[in-house]
Amino acid sequence: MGRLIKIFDTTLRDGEQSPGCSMNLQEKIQMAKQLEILKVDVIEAGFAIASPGDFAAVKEIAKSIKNCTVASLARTLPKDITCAWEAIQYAAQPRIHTFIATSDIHMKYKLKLKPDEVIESAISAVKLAKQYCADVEFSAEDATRSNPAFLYKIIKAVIDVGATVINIPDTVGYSTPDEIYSLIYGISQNVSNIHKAEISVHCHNDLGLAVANSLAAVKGGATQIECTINGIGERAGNAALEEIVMGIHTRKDIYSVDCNVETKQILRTSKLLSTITGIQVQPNKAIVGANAFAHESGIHQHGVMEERSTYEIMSPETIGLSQNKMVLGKHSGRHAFHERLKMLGFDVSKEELDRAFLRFKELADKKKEVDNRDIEAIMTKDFVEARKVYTLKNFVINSGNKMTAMATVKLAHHGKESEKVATGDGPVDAVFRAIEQIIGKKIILQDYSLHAVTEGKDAQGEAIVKIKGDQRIYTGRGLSTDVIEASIHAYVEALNKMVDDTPI
Ligand SMILES: CC(=O)SCCNC(=O)CCNC(=O)[C@H](O)C(C)(C)COP(=O)(O)OP(=O)(O)OC[C@H]1O[C@@H](n2cnc3c(N)ncnc32)[C@H](O)[C@@H]1OP(=O)(O)O
Ligand SMILES: CC(C)C(=O)C(=O)O
Repeated sequence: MGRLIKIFDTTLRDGEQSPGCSMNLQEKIQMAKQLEILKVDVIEAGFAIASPGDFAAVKEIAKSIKNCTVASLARTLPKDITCAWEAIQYAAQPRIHTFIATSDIHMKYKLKLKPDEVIESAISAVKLAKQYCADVEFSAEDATRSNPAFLYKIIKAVIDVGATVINIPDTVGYSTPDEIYSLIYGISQNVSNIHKAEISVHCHNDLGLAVANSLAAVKGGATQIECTINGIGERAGNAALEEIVMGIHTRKDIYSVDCNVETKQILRTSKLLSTITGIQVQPNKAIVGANAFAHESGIHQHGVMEERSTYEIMSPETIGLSQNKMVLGKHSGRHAFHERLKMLGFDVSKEELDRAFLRFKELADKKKEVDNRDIEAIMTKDFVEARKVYTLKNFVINSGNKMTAMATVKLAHHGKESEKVATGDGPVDAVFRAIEQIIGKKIILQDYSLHAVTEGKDAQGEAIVKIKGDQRIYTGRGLSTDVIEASIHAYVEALNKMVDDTPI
């Protein structure tokens, strides 16, 4: 087991600061309980003085969480610290988290305080917090844009009065991995009493470096990482908990550290947050995105089917996903298609596989994702197909709400092609009439139906046509993402059966 890194989750505080991510009391409690199941070390439940709602949420979470430290944020103002304590005093392991900005730009323009006044304010805040609570975290807001010598000074001062955790925030996501590594390492070497406190990092993602910076800080000596589920947070968000935890887990060879998080709860926690906030993660989001364990390309699918580690660096089960996903689409190959057929119970010969694969590729060219229902439809159609006496060459439709529908259809028949134009009561009627003219015979349409095989704009339509022959009814089935094309295929198939006299 390597050095233990504590995971400080701030989904309910900094995460909630993202526009659109506000949660009500019940939702916060539900989320906090899930974070406890996930086994984070610290839950920052809110900023108690921010509002009566925030105060109530911090208080209720403090009361209901038993196995994690529960923290409330507080400015260095006495009223904030007292309020934070009033909310978290019920926690099994309470922590007051106080902060003040240390960069020249924040001190001058925002706080309008001299550096010495900032140090004084920080010392008084930690002293007051210590009167309430043994565990006091101090954050030097905008630390990565602060003068390191000033940082060393304020850190030493707050540890002297009892701060137990020193947090180094990259408040505006400005740092880079090399830089934050040096900053943390510098603190560990230049603050004489640093051994009395833990070093923490809190990285924002403005340059997309929050996770990389957090991991670099661990290399530099940090033992606590502040992060949020799905990386939610101010502006571009905070470091994503799931990426940090799986980074540590997957690259033990580099980081040689461990954390207490129950990785199998990662996906459930991510989904709960999305459900509560209504904000879904993008499909290509690392670890928890819908595509994070999905493979569409034939070469990858084949590799994964032979040996998962060819294209997967983590197993889906580790994050609580039952299995990876083989998406069948236009980039998929025969191996994955055959595997899916077997899974669906189709035992096919080489020829049948070749034929079905051809049809699958035709469909995949038109449709983004071919799912099991599409395949069932392809296979059902494939095995009941009649001899192709007539085949569709092409068709054109001219239709609208203020005109009579007109169709031009061209069919091939015994090596010859014939084309007819017909009008009808709608485009389907017009194509059926054109076909009737081509074969030169009156066809009695017994039934016609159309339904979508799958959902979405690019769903396949399945048309079923029943026509009446002299003795029997002949059924044809047509599939296409174009419903008129599906209808023609169904009609022509029924015709072929009639000509072939293959009853269904
Ligand atoms: C980097 C971070 O994420 S910090 C946390 C940010 N989160 C939030 O701000 C969310 C919750 N915030 C709030 O609800 C409100 O801002 C409150 C309740 C905290 C304060 O509200 P208001 O009293 O109306 O002040 P307002 O937000 O407009 O301005 C902030 C004040 O705090 C001061 N301040 C800012 N940081 C600190 C600090 N760490 N310590 C002491 N004072 C601070 C500012 O100088 C300003 O003071 P002023 O009112 O004397 O000019
Ligand atoms: C208050 C601190 C920890 C913070 O959220 C930040 O600097 O981003």
